[in-house]
Amino acid sequence: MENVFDYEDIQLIPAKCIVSSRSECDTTVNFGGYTFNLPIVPANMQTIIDEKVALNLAENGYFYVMHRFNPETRANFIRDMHARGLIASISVGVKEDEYSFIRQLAEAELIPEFMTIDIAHGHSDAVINMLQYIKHYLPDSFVIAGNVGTPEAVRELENAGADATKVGIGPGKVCITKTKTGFGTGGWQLAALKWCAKAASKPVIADGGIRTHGDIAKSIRFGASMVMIGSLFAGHEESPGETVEQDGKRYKEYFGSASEFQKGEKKNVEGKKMYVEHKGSLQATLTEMKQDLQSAISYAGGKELQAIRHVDYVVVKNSIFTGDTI
Ligand SMILES: NC(=O)C1=CN([C@@H]2O[C@H](COP(=O)(O)OP(=O)(O)OC[C@H]3O[C@@H](n4cnc5c(N)ncnc54)[C@H](OP(=O)(O)O)[C@@H]3O)[C@@H](O)[C@H]2O)C=CC1
Ligand SMILES: Nc1nc2c(ncn2[C@@H]2O[C@H](COP(=O)(O)O)[C@@H](O)[C@H]2O)c(=O)[nH]1
Repeated sequence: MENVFDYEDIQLIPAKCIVSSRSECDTTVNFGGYTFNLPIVPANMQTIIDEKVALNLAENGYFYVMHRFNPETRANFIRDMHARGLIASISVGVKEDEYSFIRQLAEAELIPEFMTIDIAHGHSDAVINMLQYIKHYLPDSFVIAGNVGTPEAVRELENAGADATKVGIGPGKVCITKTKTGFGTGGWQLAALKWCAKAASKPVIADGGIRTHGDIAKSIRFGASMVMIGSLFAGHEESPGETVEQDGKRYKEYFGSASEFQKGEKKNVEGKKMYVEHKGSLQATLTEMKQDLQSAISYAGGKELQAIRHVDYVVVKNSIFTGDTI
């Protein structure tokens, strides 16, 4: 593949401003038949989201994807969200038990509005079979399938019924797939997104590798409809990860879904654990993300998110952080 680059290698080029205040810029996005405040979704990981965070996000108009690591709680989670008049958005895997879970949901007429098939290597018959099964039993659920890193995978999953695909194999902050296996989109995630989005006929979610708020705008530029983020959401008061204190400073744990901590065993480990600085409330970060995205829209010369899609860009290989600290 030619022209390989990642987030830090790209700068977007400003176009003439058409608003008199950044507050005029609209960051909302239509996704899966719903309108959300931001094109951003916290990662479906155990140290990023739990029922409380999901409820908070849904009540306040943000998209969310609940993780799948307490499988037995999912049916009640859907019931509870629906009882509150909120959307239910859950994750599933591809193992045998998941098939009976899907059947049970259909029998109980518990239809989640969104379902994410969440496995490491999404370009597989395992995902295609699960997709087709969900589409047969729960045809009204919007199904996100992943993760993938190639246009072929995007096309194949879309053809199998995916309503959206999730792109990103190995760019995550707690990911060790790239070093353990030699594979993935780590180091060129933005170029992989561009490549995949070009092939897509349905929405694409950029997943992993977001280190700054500007990376969200860059993801939109290169074709993402939604951006999944882990590490930037890990350090909040509400984050489910454990809080630890060292030298008077507070930190929160953040671990990979394929880490030993998640799996409870050292088998096919492709994730690690780290601690991130405590950074206050989730709402404060969402508000700052919104303001930064409004600013990005104004630099793009528009009033809506879509304006970012059309801006020019330059490749400034690995140089934009020279002298900067994030
Ligand atoms: N986005 C990313 O870069 C990555 C994300 N993850 C996250 O980690 C979690 C666990 O992922 P995962 O291990 O897939 O889920 P599971 O442990 O639920 O495994 C899903 C199924 O797929 C099989 N499987 C997993 N990886 C492969 C592979 N490379 N080739 C063939 N079969 C495979 C597993 O079998 P078996 O275990 O016997 O092989 C199992 O049957 C997920 O939440 C996932 O999103 C993990 C790695 C990379
Ligand atoms: N290779 C692995 N990737 C993982 C693991 N757990 C989660 N993930 C992926 O990372 C993103 C979040 O990335 P970030 O850069 O925003 O922190 C998440 O959505 C998953 O796709 C893992 O154990 N191994």
